[in-house]
Amino acid sequence: MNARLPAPRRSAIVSGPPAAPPRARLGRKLSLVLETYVALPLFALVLVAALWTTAFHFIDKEQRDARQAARDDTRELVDTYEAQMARSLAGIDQTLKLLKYAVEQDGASGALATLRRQSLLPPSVLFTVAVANRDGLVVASNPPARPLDVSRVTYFLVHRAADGGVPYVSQTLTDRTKAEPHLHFTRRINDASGRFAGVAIVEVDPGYFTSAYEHGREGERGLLGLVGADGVVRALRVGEQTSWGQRIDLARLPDGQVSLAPTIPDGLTRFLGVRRLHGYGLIAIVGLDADEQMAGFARQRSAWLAGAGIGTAVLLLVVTLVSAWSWQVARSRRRERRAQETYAAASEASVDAFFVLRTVWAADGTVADFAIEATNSRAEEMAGLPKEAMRGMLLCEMLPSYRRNGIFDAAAKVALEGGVDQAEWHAQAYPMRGRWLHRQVVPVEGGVVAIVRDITERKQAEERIVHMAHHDDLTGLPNRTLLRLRLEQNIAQAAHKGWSLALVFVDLDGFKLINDGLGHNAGDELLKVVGKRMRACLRRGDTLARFGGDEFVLLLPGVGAKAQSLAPLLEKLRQAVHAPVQVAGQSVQVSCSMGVVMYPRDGLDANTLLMNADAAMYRAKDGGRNNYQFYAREMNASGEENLILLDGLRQSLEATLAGAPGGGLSLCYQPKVDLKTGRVFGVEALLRWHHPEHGPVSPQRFIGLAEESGMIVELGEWALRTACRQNQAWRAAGLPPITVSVNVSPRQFEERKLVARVAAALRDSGLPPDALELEVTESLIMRDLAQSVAKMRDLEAMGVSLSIDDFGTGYSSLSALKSFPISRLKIDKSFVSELAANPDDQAIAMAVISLGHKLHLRVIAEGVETEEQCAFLRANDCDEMQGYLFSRPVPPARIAELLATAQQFVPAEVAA
Ligand SMILES: Nc1nc2c(ncn2[C@@H]2O[C@H](COP(=O)(O)O[C@H]3[C@@H](O)[C@H](n4cnc5c(=O)[nH]c(N)nc54)O[C@@H]3COP(=O)(O)O)[C@@H](O)[C@H]2O)c(=O)[nH]1
Repeated sequence: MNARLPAPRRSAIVSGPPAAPPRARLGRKLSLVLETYVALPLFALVLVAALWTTAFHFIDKEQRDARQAARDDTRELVDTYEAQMARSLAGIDQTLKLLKYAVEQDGASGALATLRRQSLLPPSVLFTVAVANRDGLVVASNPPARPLDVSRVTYFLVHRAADGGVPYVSQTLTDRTKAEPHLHFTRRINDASGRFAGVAIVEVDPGYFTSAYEHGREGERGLLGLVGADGVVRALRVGEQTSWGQRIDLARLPDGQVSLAPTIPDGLTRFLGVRRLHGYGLIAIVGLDADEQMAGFARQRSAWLAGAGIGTAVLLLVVTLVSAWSWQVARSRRRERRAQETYAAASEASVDAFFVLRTVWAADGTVADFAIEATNSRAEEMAGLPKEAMRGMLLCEMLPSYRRNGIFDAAAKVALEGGVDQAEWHAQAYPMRGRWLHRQVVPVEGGVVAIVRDITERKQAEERIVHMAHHDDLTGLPNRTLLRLRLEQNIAQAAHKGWSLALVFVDLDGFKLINDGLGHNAGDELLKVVGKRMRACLRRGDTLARFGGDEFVLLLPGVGAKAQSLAPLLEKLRQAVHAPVQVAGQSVQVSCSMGVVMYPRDGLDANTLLMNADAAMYRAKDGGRNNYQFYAREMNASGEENLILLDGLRQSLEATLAGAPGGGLSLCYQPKVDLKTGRVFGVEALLRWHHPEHGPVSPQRFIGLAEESGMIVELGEWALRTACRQNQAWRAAGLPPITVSVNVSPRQFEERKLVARVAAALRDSGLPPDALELEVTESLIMRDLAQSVAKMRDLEAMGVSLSIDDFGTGYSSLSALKSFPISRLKIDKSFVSELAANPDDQAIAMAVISLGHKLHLRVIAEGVETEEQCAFLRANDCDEMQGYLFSRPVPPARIAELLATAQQFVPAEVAA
């Protein structure tokens, strides 16, 4: 089979080495560390660390740069402020000096005018220029102001107290004279003699010293101001707010450096630059708000942090996703590996052979072959090759027969279309040749896996079971079930082709005697031998089945339509069965009765054919046995006939028992002659039945039916009672006393109450027990020897004598015979009939006579019809005779006549 691509997607090939050794497991653990889902997060951590290190590095650098820039700005601003203040203070001091000079020259009242004239007065908007005399009265002022006493003001007191030669700078304050804040720059005025003459005063708004504040440079929260050497703030501006009067610890102010520290007035951290204004006792301070100065850096830092954070987040996200994916992949790989290891271990321990086969594609997309990828130990045994040798081999090169027997095609179909192929086959290739194998082929990624199991034992067991279900245990021949199957098959075939077939029903004659007499083992042996012999007569296609018991059926297909053409075969079968058989150390002989039917003539289905063959077989039995009968339509009536006959017999028995006249049943009596005296010494009672419609019915027929139906028990009891009454009647009539023999059938004998019934018959008739003899057959006794002998002893104890009927046809052993409480042996008439001509029968008769005498028994021959027979028997010391030669069975009146006339059947000279 070649089919086209593409092959469907399938699960991964499950193959692999057995469980890994410890070193390999260690290596696997190490490689686990290198797995992406472990290594990648580690690498990511390093990256994140590097990223954040870099970010912090740059943040730190920029912070340092920003701080440095702020420091530089602060330094520059404070330098500038210092220069401005130095100029402003110098200007104020210049005014003080001019004023002092003018006062000293022109007196307090003209000083201001002089200065005004010379345009040396500062603008009055900014500065108030005044002069206080030595008494502390402000005597001149620009702009003019009402007289004011400053004699108690600090600067007045300071100057009056000493001439320091330096200006004095007051604290910023508000007072009675002026609600706005202001501060005073003052210088001592001396008179010509150098004594204190008053104070030159310049009053300044503190805002003047902070007017240099620029938002563009100092920002919104920058700081600019002057502090006195006493630590008290003279003027301080932050943003738009100007304040004064705060006290600060001068020791904590940086000395020439820019510091970063919390500052007044609000505690904000600022870069702070300080410059001492020499000569005035003032300190210029400039502060830049740290937050404002570092705002750019802060933004930069935020950008860095955001960048690093985003970078980290993105990295972590990517790493998480990749790691998760990698973990999934690794997990499924691990599972797969574990599955492989488990599979490998399991397959090694399995009784099945595993072949992992990779598909080898042809250029046209068909499956060209399969390459063996992996196998287990069992596969080695099955293939007869080591694993290493098989690995890589092409399947059809290793096993070319697979291309022909369909295995390759089935596997290719699985490889192409998926599904599962399962089948059993009888292996032809070494080393599994002759064994039954089962395969299961399943698709896997890249190929197929074939699992092969040796199912020979199971197959054999199944075959055994099938054989047992269809064959007879004992003979090994087909049984009833198989026969029916074959019959139905053959009928179907014959119907289809227009052929004929024959069915022969075979029943062994006399088998029961052997089986009962010699035991079941002997019976079994006989069946086996007979079965073999019949089988040997048949063709190959014929069937010989054991139908049950001693019944066999032959199925002969493909025969001619004419039944008579079977005659030679049937005769051959008859002879084969009739030939003597050695069983249980004895030579025994059976015959067979065969009924033959033809399909389609005698029936169209199995049931009809079997039924009709059975009917034909019974007809053969009725016809004297040891023969065959072809089926005729009218034979089927016999079943119904038997029922009708049986019904008639019952009615006759009931009528006879009821004493109705013409009941139909009667007894006739056949004389038995003593050869010594030539006279009748006894009679055998024989049943007769006159059917109201059909007339006389043969005892062979109705006694057999009565035996089968169980009616024989009642019938036999009637015969026994009638015979006893009759004999007693003869005696009562004064006739010479004789014995009467009554036949006892197997069912009668086995009946529990036999002895009681006999006793009752004797008692009721008044016949002495020694005038009654019961005739039983050998086979009847042998059915259950112990019980039979016990019953016979009971009868013997009662005084009733027993004789063995049909002696010679059964198989009593000598030892058993010795134990029988009998008085007479009766040679069967089948040996007597050919006595004159058949040396075998002569030998048997002589042997029976001799045996009987040795056992001290009387020997009687029955069926004596001719003088020759009589002469032979007499010559061989037979004691008694019975047969047509002397008399047929006759009515009781005739016996009475014979007894009355004392007829001598054997001439006196002959009789001893
Ligand atoms: N259980 C009972 N069985 C009975 C009884 N009555 C008869 N039988 C059995 O029936 C079988 C057939 O009997 P029958 O047809 O009566 O045949 C007997 C004789 O008529 C016949 N016989 C006698 N002499 C000759 C002879 O010279 N030639 C010849 N061809 N036949 C002859 O033999 C039969 C007696 O046989 P056996 O009993 O073995 O002595 C038969 O088996 C009877 O036993 C009954 O009441 N009960």
